[in-house]
Amino acid sequence: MSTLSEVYRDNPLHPQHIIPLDFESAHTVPESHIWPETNDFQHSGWSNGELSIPVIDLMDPNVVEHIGHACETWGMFQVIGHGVCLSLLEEVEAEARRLFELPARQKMKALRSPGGATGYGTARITPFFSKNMWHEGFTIMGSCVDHAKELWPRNYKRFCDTMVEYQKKMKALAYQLWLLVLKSLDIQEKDVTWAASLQHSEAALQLNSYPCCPDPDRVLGLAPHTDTLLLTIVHQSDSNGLQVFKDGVLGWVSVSPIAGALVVNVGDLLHIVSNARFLTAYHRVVANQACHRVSIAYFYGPPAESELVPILPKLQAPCYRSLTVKEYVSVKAKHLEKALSLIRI
Ligand SMILES: O=C(O)CCC(=O)C(=O)O
Ligand SMILES: [Fe+2]
Repeated sequence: MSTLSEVYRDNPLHPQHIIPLDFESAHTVPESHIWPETNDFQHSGWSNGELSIPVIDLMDPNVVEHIGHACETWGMFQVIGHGVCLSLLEEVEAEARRLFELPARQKMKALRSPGGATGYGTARITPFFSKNMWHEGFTIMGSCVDHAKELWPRNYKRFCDTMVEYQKKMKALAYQLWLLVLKSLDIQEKDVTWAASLQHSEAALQLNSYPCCPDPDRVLGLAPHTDTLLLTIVHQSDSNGLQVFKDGVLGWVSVSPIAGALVVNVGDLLHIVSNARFLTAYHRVVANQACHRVSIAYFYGPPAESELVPILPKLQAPCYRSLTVKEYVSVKAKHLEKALSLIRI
């Protein structure tokens, strides 16, 4: 069983925190989805050029330095030259849309159970906020056949085959990125005790849907958060929405879609392993009036029992205590953004 499914089973959610709004019938925004402090949502200061996250070509001879610098300064970058073909990105997005365009009563057949990790439902961070998000999701870990059969009893194969193929490509790309990250930290793969088991750990694929919103200035697609595992790879559809927080004068910065590029986030576990040298990307998604935005996020990390130890350059003291992946995921499931400060030395 994977890290995430074990922890979610031990931290069940209330059913009211799992069922998304029926967006198709929502012609106005209900009170439950109006966020009080909303006026900055659409006005992220910057979106282009130097004032956005770096775009890194994996074929660039200086790729290691570029990745190291991006992880230190933004905790997020976009990759091109990654070898995942555009047609697969288009197919996975089309299948995600096919799912989210089903009527609400059909999607409800694959609803995530209270202690479950997979299926249709709200974002897992929902219980930490008093307002709901303008979002619905579908989580896959391992095979998605059972849930897909609930959605399309006779026509589930295309969806499943696409998700399997996409996860295979993401796993290979995540491993390639992980090796580049290690190089940029000047760490040998053999010095990471759980490095070999990365190949066997089960990742999660999260399909996200942000329907068109009649009043986008007053809602949030996804509330601010950091991702928990090592690295996240995101394919986003061709509409703005994702923003990353940059300390200092910039504040929230848009991550504009680039056709064929994939967004990579540093997650909490990589921040810990790098002894806080790499930033964990604090990000959110804002809503949109004109477009139905879809994204596909692949979360990559070591198996549950792996012991996380900050890897230290000479004379540096560890910023975080050592703990297992499972322990950290469980602290995060209970405390969300306070989790890192709770394990800080
Ligand atoms: O929709 C996006 O671009 C980001 C999704 C995300 O942050 C997540 O699934 O954790
Ligand atoms: Fe995220």
